[in-house]
Amino acid sequence: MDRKALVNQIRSKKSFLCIGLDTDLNKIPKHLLELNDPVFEFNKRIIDATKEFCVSYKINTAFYESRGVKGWESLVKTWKYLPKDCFSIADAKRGDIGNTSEMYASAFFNEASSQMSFDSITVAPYMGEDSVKPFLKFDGKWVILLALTSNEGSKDFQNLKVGSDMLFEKVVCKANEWASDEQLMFVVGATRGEAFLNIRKQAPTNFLLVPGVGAQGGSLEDVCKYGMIRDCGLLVNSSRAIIYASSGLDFAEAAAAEAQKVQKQMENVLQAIF
Ligand SMILES: O=c1ccn([C@@H]2O[C@H](COP(=O)(O)O)[C@@H](O)[C@H]2O)c(=O)[nH]1
Repeated sequence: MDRKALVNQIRSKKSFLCIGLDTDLNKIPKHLLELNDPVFEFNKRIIDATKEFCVSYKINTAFYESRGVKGWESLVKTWKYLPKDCFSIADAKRGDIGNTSEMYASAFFNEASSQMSFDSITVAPYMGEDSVKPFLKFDGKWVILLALTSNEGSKDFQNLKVGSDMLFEKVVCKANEWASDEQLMFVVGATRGEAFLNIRKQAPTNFLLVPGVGAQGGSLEDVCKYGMIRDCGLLVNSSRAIIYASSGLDFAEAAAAEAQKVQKQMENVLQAIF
């Protein structure tokens, strides 16, 4: 999906919500466990119930990879089930020497070889240009580079001063030399509200994928205040707060209600730009 199509989706759905399918067998409603592929059945019902309120789904591959072959099957089935008008994110956090990154890119972008072709993948930047470039060779696909993450440990390296900048600012600035804002996004945690001003200095036009609202307590208001640009430029992710809104028979309805609540807040903010 290109930037224009993504922005059109945001405009027409009045939402920049990305729902995270961090689907954990230990957390899904017990009655689903009797089914053949409980993870896929859960995802299917969550997607059906929430798709009108969001523009993107993010599949955190760790939750699938941890279950071996069965998990990979649930992953492929879920990718195939994603609505085609929603921007798909493989939250795989990859990156390695060039020829290995080529294989990772093929795993998530090349449908002929892996049966999946996500719109985007999250990539860790610290092995540098040759570890990121193989993902950028796929036309129309996006790299979402980790910049300033939402966890406590982000301070350990990302906030270190390098000359007059912080390391994450250097990462953003350098990466913007490798690709345009039609192919490159950055992850910035919602828990880092004040840092959006700095990020926007280095990445004035890039879309940002923002995890950390909901279960991690980040402020959607601050994210919008400091991070929103003319065509929105934000995909705000929430996973657990939406998909585990209820563990009962009403889990899909509860997820829809939660997603709609966030969408309504987003609709209010979007009035300022659309
Ligand atoms: O800095 C980061 C990068 C990625 N994530 C991922 O986003 C979701 C957040 O889930 P919640 O349940 O809404 O907290 C999850 O998949 C993380 O791995 C992040 O949180 N922070």
